[in-house]
Amino acid sequence: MPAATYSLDVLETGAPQGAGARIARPLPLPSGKAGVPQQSEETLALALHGISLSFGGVTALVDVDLSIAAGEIRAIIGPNGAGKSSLINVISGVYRSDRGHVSIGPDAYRHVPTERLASLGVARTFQNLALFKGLSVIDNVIAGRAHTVRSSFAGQILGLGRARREEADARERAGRVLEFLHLDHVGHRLAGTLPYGLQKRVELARALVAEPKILLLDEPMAGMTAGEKADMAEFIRAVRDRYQTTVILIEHDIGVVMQLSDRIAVLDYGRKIADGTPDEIRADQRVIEAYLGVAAENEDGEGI
Ligand SMILES: Nc1ncnc2c1ncn2[C@@H]1O[C@H](COP(=O)(O)OP(=O)(O)OP(=O)(O)O)[C@@H](O)[C@H]1O
Repeated sequence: MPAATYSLDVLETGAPQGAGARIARPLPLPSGKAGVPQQSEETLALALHGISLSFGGVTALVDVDLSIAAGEIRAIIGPNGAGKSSLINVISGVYRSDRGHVSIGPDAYRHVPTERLASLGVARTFQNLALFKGLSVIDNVIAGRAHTVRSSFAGQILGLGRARREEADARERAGRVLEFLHLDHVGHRLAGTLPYGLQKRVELARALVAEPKILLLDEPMAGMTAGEKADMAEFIRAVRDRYQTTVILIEHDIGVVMQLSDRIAVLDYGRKIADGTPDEIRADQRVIEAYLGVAAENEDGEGI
């Protein structure tokens, strides 16, 4: 059977694996340097330029370029070990690439300053749940406002004026986000007592309360039931529609990705092999080969 008759809609890759953590020092470039292309840069929320990354002898990313328009839902897909998590970790400054740079809005970075990520308008969720399980849902979400706190530590302990106002403001915003994501009825539950699907949604709430321009979602539907995935997809779309947030997500469930994304970039062995609309990706021979590991055949049955 020719490889082109396979459908990507039905494919799912295996379980994710952790990416480890190699924290590097920040090295921001001044805006407009490093040969950043100037054309149409204003309309881009984020761009990667020639990103390469390796770990010792292991190549994770090779010369990856990526342009993501403001307000778009962009999925990054690829087989296990293709480099998806590495890419998100370069975007969020957890990893420093060996080559290339990242543009966030008009500013270019050799290494994205991860400690300033929230103030750059970027929020992320993680492959594995990273909630404070012993805290209430609302307190977990309030933690997503930490970067906005200006009051002193002593002020917070003593509940002084500014600290009190900041706390009330964060609580109100968290309450609005919980309502938006249909989580208000569990706001006072301990996060660790919620079903897994709801905990993933609380993570989304915590990212969203930071009011990011760019939301990085690392496998937001991992481990969910089909119903929970459908709900999460609806919420992600609603976030984009309501807040005009640019969403970049890694997801293994290709069916969900095809439904949800405006565009999809495909990685294989660290290289970007395709980048297009769901229909373009569905019909792309290289993508089909990457997922199925089969050699394409021409009409004569010869390898191409
Ligand atoms: N911290 C690390 N140390 C060493 N090698 C790493 C590290 N992180 C990633 N790699 C390697 O880089 C390559 C890309 O891994 P990465 O986790 O980015 O792929 P992925 O597409 O996210 O995979 P998966 O779908 O399985 O999560 C793999 O060969 C992986 O083993």
